[in-house]
Amino acid sequence: MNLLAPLRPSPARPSSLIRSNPLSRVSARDDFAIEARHVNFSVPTRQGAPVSILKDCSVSIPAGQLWMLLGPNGCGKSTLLKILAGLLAPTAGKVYVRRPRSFVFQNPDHQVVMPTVEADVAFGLGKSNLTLEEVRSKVFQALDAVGMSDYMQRPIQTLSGGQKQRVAIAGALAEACKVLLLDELTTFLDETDQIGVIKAVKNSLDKSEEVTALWVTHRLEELEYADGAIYMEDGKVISYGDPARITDFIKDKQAAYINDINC
Ligand SMILES: Nc1ncnc2c1ncn2[C@@H]1O[C@H](COP(=O)(O)OP(=O)(O)OP(=O)(O)O)[C@@H](O)[C@H]1O
Repeated sequence: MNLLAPLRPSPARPSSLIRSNPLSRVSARDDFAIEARHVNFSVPTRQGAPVSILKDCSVSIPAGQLWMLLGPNGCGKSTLLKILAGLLAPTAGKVYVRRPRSFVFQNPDHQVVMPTVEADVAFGLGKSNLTLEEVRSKVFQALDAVGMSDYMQRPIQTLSGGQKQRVAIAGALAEACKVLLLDELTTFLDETDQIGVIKAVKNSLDKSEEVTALWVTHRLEELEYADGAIYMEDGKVISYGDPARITDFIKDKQAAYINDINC
């Protein structure tokens, strides 16, 4: 079995928003919303030799799909996500991500800052030349996509963690975000909020074929919602493609690990 074989991309969709990343250019293909080619990332140390965190990572994620990124603690998932978000520059390699793109943090309190739900989702539209009615309409549509349109006037501090995550996602959608980069959103959520956030992301992708999402998670059961998955270990992409295949791959690894411990 070729574990590195990627999925075939979905049929090409028009992209009006292709722009290159000034940090690291790669020619864009319309059918992929996210591409990383031979990406390396290392950090300098006081001792001299830099520490290598990402090693020759390559992935291609078709537009309009929800992909999940998994791997053990410290394997480099968040670092890769930050590079795709433009928050870090790769040491080597090329990156292409459709714009606008948005990074949603694990802790929504770092991102959801306005007093009410409506004000928070409208926040990013402040610099646009939209009328008040147009802003309200965009805010409503974005909240509707994540199942929160009944919460427009709710004070932020009355929301659960999962509801705040959905407001953060709505903020990105209101700004016509084409790529959502989601960093372990469900780690601190109970099961109801966890499913609510995943369904909100799926629904927002279904409502707009142009939105693509990459979701970092530790929870294998979330793969059932994914169109594709990436498994990393020790800074490397070990396998990517069909979520069922990746699930089996990880389960086999876990079984082998438990077997080793018991021997
Ligand atoms: N600025 C930095 N300086 C030194 N090491 C770093 C730096 N940033 C990340 N690392 C190291 O790089 C490795 C990958 O970190 P990263 O946060 O990307 O992993 P992760 O897979 O997201 O982990 P987790 O699942 O625990 O969130 C870790 O060993 C981390 O300690």
